[in-house]
Amino acid sequence: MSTVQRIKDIEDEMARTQKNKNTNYHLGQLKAKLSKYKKELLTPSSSGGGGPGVGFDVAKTGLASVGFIGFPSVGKSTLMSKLTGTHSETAAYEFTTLTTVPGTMNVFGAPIQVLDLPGIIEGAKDGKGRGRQVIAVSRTCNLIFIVLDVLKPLNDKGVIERELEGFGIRLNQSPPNISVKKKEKGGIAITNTVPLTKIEPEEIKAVLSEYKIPNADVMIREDISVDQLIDVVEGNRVYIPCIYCLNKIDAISIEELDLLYQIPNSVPISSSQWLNVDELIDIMWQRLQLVRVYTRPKGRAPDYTAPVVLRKGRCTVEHFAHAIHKEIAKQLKYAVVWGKSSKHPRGQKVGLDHILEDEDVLCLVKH
Ligand SMILES: Nc1nc2c(ncn2[C@@H]2O[C@H](COP(=O)(O)OP(=O)(O)OP(=O)(O)O)[C@@H](O)[C@H]2O)c(=O)[nH]1
Ligand SMILES: [K+]
Ligand SMILES: [Mg+2]
Repeated sequence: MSTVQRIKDIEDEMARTQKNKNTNYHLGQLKAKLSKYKKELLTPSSSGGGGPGVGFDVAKTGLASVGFIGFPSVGKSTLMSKLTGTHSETAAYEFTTLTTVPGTMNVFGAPIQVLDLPGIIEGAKDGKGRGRQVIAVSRTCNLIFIVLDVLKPLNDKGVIERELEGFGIRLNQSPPNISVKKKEKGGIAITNTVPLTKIEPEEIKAVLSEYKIPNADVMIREDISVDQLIDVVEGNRVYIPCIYCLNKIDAISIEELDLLYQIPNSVPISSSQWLNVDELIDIMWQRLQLVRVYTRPKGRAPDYTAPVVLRKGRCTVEHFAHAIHKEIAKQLKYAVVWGKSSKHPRGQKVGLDHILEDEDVLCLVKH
């Protein structure tokens, strides 16, 4: 039996099975099996076309990268060309772009790599078109733009999300707050710090048993689903922020535009007419979680022309000092910070472990 057929059989069985106390274990098992077969499908083999799941060869440059995903002719290349000034062929026919076209965009002083990708179609993750390579590249990005054409049905959005999800990409989600510690004996011990409304203990046991984990301490700190548990057990998921770019708004009415605004994480734009692109850039900056810090030499005005750009989670005074020169942290007596992270408007004296925020101004004082 082919893997595709096995997946279909499991899906049929799940649809037939009513969820109740007696079937929880069985359903948990089925979900875990389904996830395993889907993974098999993604592992390159002689089946399915489109080549193995390796990405196009693109050298990563800049501080972060943004990948453009979408169906053909939604306007990915038009947007990328205008944002970066790099030429990427655009045309009215589908599949104009056939490989990854990298460009660099300067966002508030930070070089950001933008990757224009070929259009994908339904079934991409299973090897249709160049889908696998496209999705493999997007797995490595710090941010994904799903570009949608407002003139086309919005169920395209669901199709693309499922393609990415099937490849282990989780959009706009955080890693589930669960830990599964395997042990030698004692069976499955479940501890939860919040009530669980979406998963039963029997389902947890079934999933772990399916993954050959008979003994483990399971610590759950949020109201997770069975799928989230499987994500943790599988362990190869990537969690990437995503912005839905609703393109070609120049071609629709204001009333239609109002409806579109209700899609979470979306930004309506027109890439050809350059409408609302500034808002897109602002939101892009927020979602990249980068932190600009301006240097202020002692006794002088801050230099606002060239910020030191750090990543959230790696943005202490020490990280800042390292970004300038690796010796500086050793010579540092203290620093003075102005801005969001400062307790006082006139500046706060801080040490190496102080966490900086976007647009702070910093003065380093050496011994
Ligand atoms: N009305 C309108 N047309 C647009 C807009 N952006 C792009 N287009 C048109 O849409 C068509 C496709 O644009 P491309 O940029 O080639 O689209 P793509 O998504 O890169 O397409 P593939 O590379 O084939 O996947 C072209 O005819 C563009 O001129 C827009 O904002 N408004
Ligand atoms: K096109
Ligand atoms: Mg293109």
